[in-house]
Amino acid sequence: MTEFLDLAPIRAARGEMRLPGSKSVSIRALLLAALSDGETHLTGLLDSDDTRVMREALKACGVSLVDEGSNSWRVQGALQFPRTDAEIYVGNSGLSIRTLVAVLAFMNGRYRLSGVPRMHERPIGDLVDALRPLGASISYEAHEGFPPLLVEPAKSRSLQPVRVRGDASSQFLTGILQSAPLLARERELVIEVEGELISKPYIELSLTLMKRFGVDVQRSTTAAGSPRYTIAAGARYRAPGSFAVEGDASSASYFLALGALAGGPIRVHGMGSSSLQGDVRFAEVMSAMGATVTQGEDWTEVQSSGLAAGFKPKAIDADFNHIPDAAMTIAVVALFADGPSVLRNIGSWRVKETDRIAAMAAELTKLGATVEAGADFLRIEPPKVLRSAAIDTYDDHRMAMSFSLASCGSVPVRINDPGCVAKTFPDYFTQLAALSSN
Ligand SMILES: O=C(O)C1=C[C@@H](OP(=O)(O)O)[C@@H](O)[C@H](O)C1
Ligand SMILES: C=C(OP(=O)(O)O)C(=O)O
Repeated sequence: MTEFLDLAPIRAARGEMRLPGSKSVSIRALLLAALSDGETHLTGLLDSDDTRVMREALKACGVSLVDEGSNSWRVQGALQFPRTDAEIYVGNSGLSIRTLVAVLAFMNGRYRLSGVPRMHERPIGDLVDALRPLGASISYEAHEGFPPLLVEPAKSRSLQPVRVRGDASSQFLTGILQSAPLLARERELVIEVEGELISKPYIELSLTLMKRFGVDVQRSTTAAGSPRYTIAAGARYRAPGSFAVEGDASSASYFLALGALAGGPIRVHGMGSSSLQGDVRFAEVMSAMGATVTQGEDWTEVQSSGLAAGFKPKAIDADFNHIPDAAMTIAVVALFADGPSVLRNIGSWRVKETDRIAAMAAELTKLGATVEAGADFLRIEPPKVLRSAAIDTYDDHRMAMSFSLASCGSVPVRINDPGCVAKTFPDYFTQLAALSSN
């Protein structure tokens, strides 16, 4: 693997591209199809490290997945996974481990889940704490609250309602919601969120996909005003026949930002006004920063006069809790803004692929920005003069993709370990080069 990639300054960028399938939708759809009554034909699936670990995990549990080529897979569902003893490797896919554990806890088997060293530093205790009162038998193999985990057959399944914290990650609630039909066989299941819930649009996505697979979750609010979800007794997933995965809205953010910085127009296909993912709202941020955004149901386009012709994005100060992944792209666009920008309420960055607040601050500083990093915010003052730098990417795909946009300034940028983009977007740099001119 190449150890670094040198990016020459991008002077202009224009054209159209088709987005890879959404990671969040692909991973959910694979698991829900595996739990459904019947066979699902999934099309447009993302083929990347994160989706591969979910596919391999399901195969290890005996689920039949047939590759039909061109990112289409045929999945034979089973309410009970055929294999009840498996060793599962989850790489660094937070969504995969958190949603698998909640399901495997009730499969009456013995499963071991482990990942890369960073995965063993990413919290999972709030999910385990929510599952244990339901009878789940989950133990920590190394450190309390973190993978690797050993899942053994559940004991009793009675305590209700399920209470789950969602202030470190929304994926814990997604995990419990998706596993709910396994628990609501005889009586309804009630799930309540304790405390604050972050990254809310991902819960909407989970509920929408569950509905597509036949499980309609009723929503209400607790006396304390927290979200409550009720799954009817006997609810079960039913294969929808075929299911098409939409393009990845987080991956789209790099190309929309490219259109804003390098002039465009850049049009991305696969993501538009009908998208289910929360990160579609990144386009609003490009518009607030002064770019021109147009959108159809399935495409989005961004243009501006371009940095080379004097375009300066407007600085922004806003809460980005609803788009934590695409917000990393905004941090790099902020390098070129007409004043300091503040990204607020992004504390979850600290427990993702790397400590993204620390990593972002360190690398923006190398390019000449003045950065203040708080517990849950970043303040970015653009450099007086942008400096060329070698950017470390911390095995974080979004560090590599976001910082590639720094080459829209007039200096070359080196991206160390560019291969880390394989987590969600293996051919990112090829696509970037195809639209850019130096
Ligand atoms: O549910 C999902 O698909 C995701 C939820 C988010 O995580 P948090 O809920 O931990 O913020 C996001 O960062 C991640 O990439 C995907
Ligand atoms: C945080 C991310 O992924 P995950 O939590 O699924 O590992 C991401 O893709 O940016």
